[in-house]
Amino acid sequence: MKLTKLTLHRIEMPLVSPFTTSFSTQTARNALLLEAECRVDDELVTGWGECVAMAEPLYSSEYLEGAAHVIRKWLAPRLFAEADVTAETVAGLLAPIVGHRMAKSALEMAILDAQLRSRRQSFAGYLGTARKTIPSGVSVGIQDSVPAMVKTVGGYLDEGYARIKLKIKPGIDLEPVAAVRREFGDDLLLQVDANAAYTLADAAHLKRLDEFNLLLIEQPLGEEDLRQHAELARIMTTPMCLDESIVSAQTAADAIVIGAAAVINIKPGRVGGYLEARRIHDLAQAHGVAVWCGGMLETGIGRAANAALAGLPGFTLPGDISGSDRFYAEDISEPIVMSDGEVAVPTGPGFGVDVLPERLEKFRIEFEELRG
Ligand SMILES: CSCC[C@@H](NC(=O)CCC(=O)O)C(=O)O
Ligand SMILES: [Mg+2]
Repeated sequence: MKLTKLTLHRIEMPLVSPFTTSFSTQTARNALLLEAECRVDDELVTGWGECVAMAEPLYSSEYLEGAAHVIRKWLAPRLFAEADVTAETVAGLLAPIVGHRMAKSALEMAILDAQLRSRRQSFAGYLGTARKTIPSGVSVGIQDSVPAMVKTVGGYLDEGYARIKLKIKPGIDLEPVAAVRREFGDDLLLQVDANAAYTLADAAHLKRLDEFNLLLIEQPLGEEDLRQHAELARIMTTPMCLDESIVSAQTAADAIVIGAAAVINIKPGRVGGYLEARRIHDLAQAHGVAVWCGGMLETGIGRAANAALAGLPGFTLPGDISGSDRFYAEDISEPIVMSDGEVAVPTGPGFGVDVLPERLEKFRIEFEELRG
């Protein structure tokens, strides 16, 4: 395919409720959508990609304006220069540019969507995803009080979510977890995510979470604390899960070998794309390590692509692929719907969802067109 035009759309979508983690409170999702127009023989086809970088570099070093800049100045020109670009060659073409995995992922995603649409192939078909639905978990932000947390969890369980993930941070951890366990019983699939808020000095405190029979504890320590996570994993009985630390198949292999990750949260944007995400899935499966699909408050585009990825056999734990309405009253596409704790794996060409022009108009702040 020949990339003929790349449009960067800056959008802002209000959240239905504030989302508080150990490092930020979000009330809106600022996102960067890429629209790639490609020529395949004499046909023009369009593919969409979503950059999951946040507006501020608080989850990782990438941030929205920086991603737009590196795409405009350093990444897109390398793809425009190619007479025949494919999803499978994007990562290699962009490899000389160091880092910027979320920006690279969005580009690969847009090329992949266009490529699949030109072949009238679904992403699930491309991956070989056999499942028709995947279990849908929900990430619950830090609430104003423990009773508010219990009420919020109850609401999501009433909606039918298959698994609850609680955000925690120092001072807001044992009490809400104990209250949720007490209220909803031992059978509730429950896990926690600290977003790197603790250090190894907190090991004795974190070990007290072992009494709550959690599925896993996600990224308690820093992104670069691989050895420290392995040390903490030897102290705790709760399975250690990494998110921010796993930026590639290579770091996944390192984490598995040193015992820092018994479980891996796979986020395609964080690791540079869906193809690298599949490689991490395959690697983890070869080591008997469970994976699940994380979330970055994606719009329907990323949510749909994640649902197909999460249908692969190694995704044995419910992911953070909630319905669109968990975050958005209106999505940029037809909403991804959670029903009875499951989300359907899209079957249409490409990622199987279309950006609705009226929604793009409504949420778009600005756009710019790049040509080769
Ligand atoms: C702004 S926080 C985004 C990263 C966070 N994501 C979630 O908690 C899930 C969000 C979602 O359901 O999309 C994580 O560390 O796993
Ligand atoms: Mg996380």
